Amino acid sequence: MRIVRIELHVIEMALKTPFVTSLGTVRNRSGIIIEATDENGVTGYGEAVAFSTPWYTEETTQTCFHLLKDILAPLVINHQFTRPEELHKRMAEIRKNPMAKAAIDMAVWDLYAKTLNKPLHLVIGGTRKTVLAGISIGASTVEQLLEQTNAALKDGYSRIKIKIAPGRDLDRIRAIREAFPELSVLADANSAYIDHEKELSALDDYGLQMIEQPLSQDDFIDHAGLQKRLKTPICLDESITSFHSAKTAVELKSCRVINLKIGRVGGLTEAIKIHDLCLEHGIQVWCGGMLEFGISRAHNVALATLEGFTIPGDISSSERYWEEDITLPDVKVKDGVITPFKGPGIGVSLNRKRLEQVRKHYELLE
Ligand SMILES: O=C(O)CCC(=O)C1=CC=C[C@@H](O)[C@@H]1C(=O)O
Ligand SMILES: [Mg+2]
Repeated sequence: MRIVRIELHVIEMALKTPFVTSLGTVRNRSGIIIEATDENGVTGYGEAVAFSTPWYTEETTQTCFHLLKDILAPLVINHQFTRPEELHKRMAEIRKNPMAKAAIDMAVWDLYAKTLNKPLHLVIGGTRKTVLAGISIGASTVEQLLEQTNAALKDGYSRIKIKIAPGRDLDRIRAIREAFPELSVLADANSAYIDHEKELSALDDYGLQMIEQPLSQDDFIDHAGLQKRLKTPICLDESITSFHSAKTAVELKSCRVINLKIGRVGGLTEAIKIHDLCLEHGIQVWCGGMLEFGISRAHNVALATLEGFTIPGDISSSERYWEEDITLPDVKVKDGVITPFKGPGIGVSLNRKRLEQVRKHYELLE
C-alpha cells in the first residue's frame, strides 16, 4: 500500500480550565491533525501533540508543521509499504523530532488497521476490555486542587496526578492526604527539583504512588541515585524519548515506572516496543496525556489496551478539556474506565464542522 495524499489541519482551541504546571500555564492548545489517504481512498488520522512553545520538550506546533510539510510527508508519500513499521523506519533517517514523526506514524497505523477492517487496539495486540482512567489536575491553589479532586472522584476516577514544585509540594500533598487518605496519588514535578533534590526526601512518607520526572529532562544517572534513596517509585516522562532511552533507564535502574506518550517517543511503533521492554523487565507503564485532541486521545486508548498497562494513566474524558472536541464520538470515562472504540482503526471520525470552526491553516500535500 502507499499514501498518495497527506492533509494537515493546524487547529487551536481554548482549554475549559487553564492547566497549571511547574513550567507554566496552558490556556490555549494548538495542534496539527493529519489525514493520510492511500491509493484506495482509505484515510488514517494522526495528531502532532507539541505545544505552541517549547516549554515541555523542544518541539512546537510550528516545528512539527515544518517537519511534516517539508521533510516527512515528501519522504512517505508514494513510498510502498506493507506494515506501518516500514514507514517508521524510513522516517528514522530524519533526526529527533519525535512528535512530528508520531503524527504520521499514528495516521499510518490507523490507516493500516482500517485496511484490515479491524479496531487498532486488536491489530496491535491489545487484550484489555477496558482502559483504566486517571486524571491529571493542574490547579494553581490548594483549594482548587481539592475542589477538582472532589469532582474527579464523583466522575469515577480512581487515581489523580498533581503538579508539584519546590515550595508548592508538601502543602498540596498534605491537603490531599488529609482529605483523601486512601486515594491513589502521584506527583509530577516536570524537572522542578534539579537544584532541590534534598527536598524530595520530605515527600517520601506520604505513600505517593510515584514521583514523576523530578530531575533533569535528559537525565538517567541522577534519577538512578535518587531512586536508591527514595522508597517512592520514580516515574520518568520527559527522559524517555525513544526505545533506546527506555533501555538506558531500565539498565541504569533510573525508574520503576514509565509514563508512555506516543508523541514524545516518536509514534505508536516505538511506544509498543517500549511497552514490551517494560513488560519484560517488570517496569510499570501507564499512558500519559498531552492535553490533546480526540485523535491522539483515541490512539492513547488503543495503546492502553496492551497487557502491561496495569495502572491508570492520564487518559480522561474529552469534555474535561474542550467545549466540543474534533472527533465523533469523543473519549468518555464511565465509572473510572474507558471502553475501546469498536470501529475499524482508532474507531472515531473527524467532526468536520468543528474542525472548520477551530482550524487556523490547511495544507494539502500530494
Ligand atoms: O493530558 C492530560 O490530562 C495530562 C497532561 C499532563 O499532565 C502533562 C502534559 C504535558 C506536560 C505536563 O504538564 C504533564 C506531564 O508532564 O505529564
Ligand atoms: Mg509528566
